[in-house]
Amino acid sequence: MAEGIGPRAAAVQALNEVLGEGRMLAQIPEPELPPGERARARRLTEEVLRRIEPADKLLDKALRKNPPLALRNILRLALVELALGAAPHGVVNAAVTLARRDRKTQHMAGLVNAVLRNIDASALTTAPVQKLPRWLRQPMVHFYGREAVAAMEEVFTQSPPLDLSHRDGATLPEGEFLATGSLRLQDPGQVSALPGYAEGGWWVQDAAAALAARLLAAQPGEKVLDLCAAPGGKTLQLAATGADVTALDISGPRMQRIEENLARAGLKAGLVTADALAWQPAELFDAILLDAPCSATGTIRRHPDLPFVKDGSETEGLAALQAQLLDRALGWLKPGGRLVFATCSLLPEEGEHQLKAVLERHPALQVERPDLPGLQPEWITAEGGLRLRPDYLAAAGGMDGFFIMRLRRG
Ligand SMILES: C[S@@+](CC[C@H](N)C(=O)[O-])C[C@H]1O[C@@H](n2cnc3c(N)ncnc32)[C@H](O)[C@@H]1O
Repeated sequence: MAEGIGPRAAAVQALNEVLGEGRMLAQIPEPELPPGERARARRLTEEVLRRIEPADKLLDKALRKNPPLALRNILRLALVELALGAAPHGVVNAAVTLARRDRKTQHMAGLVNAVLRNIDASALTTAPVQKLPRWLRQPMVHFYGREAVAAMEEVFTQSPPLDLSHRDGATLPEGEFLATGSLRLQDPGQVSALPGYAEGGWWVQDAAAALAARLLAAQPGEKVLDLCAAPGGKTLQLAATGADVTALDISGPRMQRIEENLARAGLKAGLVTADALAWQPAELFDAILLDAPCSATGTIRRHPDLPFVKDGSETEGLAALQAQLLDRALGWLKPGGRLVFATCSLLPEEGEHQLKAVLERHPALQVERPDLPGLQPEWITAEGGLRLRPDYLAAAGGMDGFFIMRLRRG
């Protein structure tokens, strides 16, 4: 077998499923490869997804006819690997082998060889960056402006750093602390091999995602609800404060992951598997964190498959669900209690518009301006919400897109 063929074959298979069948990478079963090769397959798949548009422009100049998707994906992978500096001989051999292995592409193995030997892969490194698809780009340009969207697209071409949240006194890997409190590792390697992993004193959580629980500022002994909690990154943060935390999610399998994550970190929370639209608490809460289901458009740095799989058709339904969840949760707060609402979305329907609408529905509510260490003034909106964008802290690798707001019941 040609060297390194396993991860490359798995990457092409994943690209075929994402781009041909509209499946998210998270829904595709893991390839049967050793962990290191599986990670390499994932990295290769993501690197290609970040450059499909410029790669196709180059390939189309070298091709006379539009090849079948499986062959195009073999060529895309090889071109991206060449542009990233892999050894040309190995890349071309692997691409030819992959073409020969598939009945649909075997008659085009010669074409693969010819195209890859003649193409100038370095042109990919200087080509204009990939644009977001129209369904997402258009509303974003309308809301943020062209320049801001271009800055976000630039960040989406880079593989993101790894951010950690941690308990006090935990053993931590080497990294750089961001002003907001997260520990950032630029080139982490295998997460489970990092110092302190087995002790469970830290967990992977994007720097922007970490701000929602910080803004809730749960206090020891307070009754706190983590609503829409799974897989539990924010539950761990809340439980680490010493608050009495109840974590609720509709998904049984995802609740299982909270249980495992709590056990690994040595933390405790009450766990409820239920539909928040039907559930009723026995008592009111001092504070609630609602991390609502959303389009996840803020997470494209880590999920470059999302723009190709989604089409925006879910946004309206998700925004309506977010408003319903918000209204129910507000009814579960003690008088004077506080609620933090968060979505990992770049669409205003799931953020700024929710803030405006909830104040119209509940005139007695107060918005509390975010006041955490490390927040920059331009991240806070005129209405008092926190708008986090992928191009913020761009030089250090950016952050996920989030909208977060803190409300207080009158
Ligand atoms: C953005 S994710 C939460 C991420 C989580 N807070 C964390 O930090 O790890 C949204 C969650 O909402 C849950 N969800 C969706 N609809 C729900 C409902 N009606 N009731 C309860 N949970 C729901 C999903 O299962 C999903 O786990």
